[in-house]
Amino acid sequence: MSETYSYLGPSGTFTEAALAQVPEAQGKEWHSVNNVGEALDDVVSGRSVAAMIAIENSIEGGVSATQDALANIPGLRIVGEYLVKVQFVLVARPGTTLDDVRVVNAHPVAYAQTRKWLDVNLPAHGHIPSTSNVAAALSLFENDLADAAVAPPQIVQHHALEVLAENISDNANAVTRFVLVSRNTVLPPATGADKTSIIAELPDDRSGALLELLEQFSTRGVNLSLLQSRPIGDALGRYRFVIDADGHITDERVADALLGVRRFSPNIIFLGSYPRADRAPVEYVPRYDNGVFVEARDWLRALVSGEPES
Ligand SMILES: O=C(O)C(=O)Cc1ccccc1
Repeated sequence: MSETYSYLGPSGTFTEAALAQVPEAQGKEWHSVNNVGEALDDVVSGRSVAAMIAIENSIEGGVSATQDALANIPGLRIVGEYLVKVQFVLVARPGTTLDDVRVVNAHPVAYAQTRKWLDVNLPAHGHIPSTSNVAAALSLFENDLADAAVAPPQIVQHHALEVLAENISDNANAVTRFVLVSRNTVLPPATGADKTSIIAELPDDRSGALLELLEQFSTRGVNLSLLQSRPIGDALGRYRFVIDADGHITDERVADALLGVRRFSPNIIFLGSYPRADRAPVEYVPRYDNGVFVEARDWLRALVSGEPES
């Protein structure tokens, strides 16, 4: 079977740029899909070995469709993390001027990131959402519902569109974080610069439950880089928490923190341990070193087995 990788297309999206960073995906078949659900379906059904999906934007925050899909579809694992700088231009069919623009087609996350520019420069515009940044631009050839589209700058190299305005992002440093998701698989080995992602629910009707969840990490010296609540969906006021912790599940302090969460949470999903995109080594204080946990465990085992205390 040839290895296929799924990504949000069509060709030219930021998601494709993220997949281009994956060495093992080069020279393999890439399957363009219309949304995160389709991408993950490909992985679950075995059609693809992995899918690249956007999980967080530095301006818009977590991509809720992705976080909810990862919480609801069992057996998925994040195996890698990739960052892509995102910039946008406003494009239109040739001959259009900014004054002609009444309706703008844009992916919702792209729209949220260009909202200030659009409100200042096109105060009366309407918005049609698209499935991706490239789909927004291509819609201009398919129908005349929109007069312009928010798209990646490279779009004009491949399609006969005109740029009406450049650099329309509200924040020039916007970055999107993508993850490569695969089926339950062998863990990527620890590199010293890893991240562990979980989703955990809190026990009901317990004051301080969120604090207790966070304590599992703080008392083992594990730093968190993401904590986001998402509604579970079965009743108002019930949330699950998406957590990224510094370190790998084979690091003793991370393993111990996960055991703590497992004992306490009615539902914990392990999403994976994988190398950080920035390859920055995880920092922690020496009292949480692997050896400290191992020594304490050996001490306990010795006590239980009746060996003399060392
Ligand atoms: O990958 C793309 O180009 C997308 O359409 C998804 C997206 C939207 C906004 C910022 C980054 C990725």
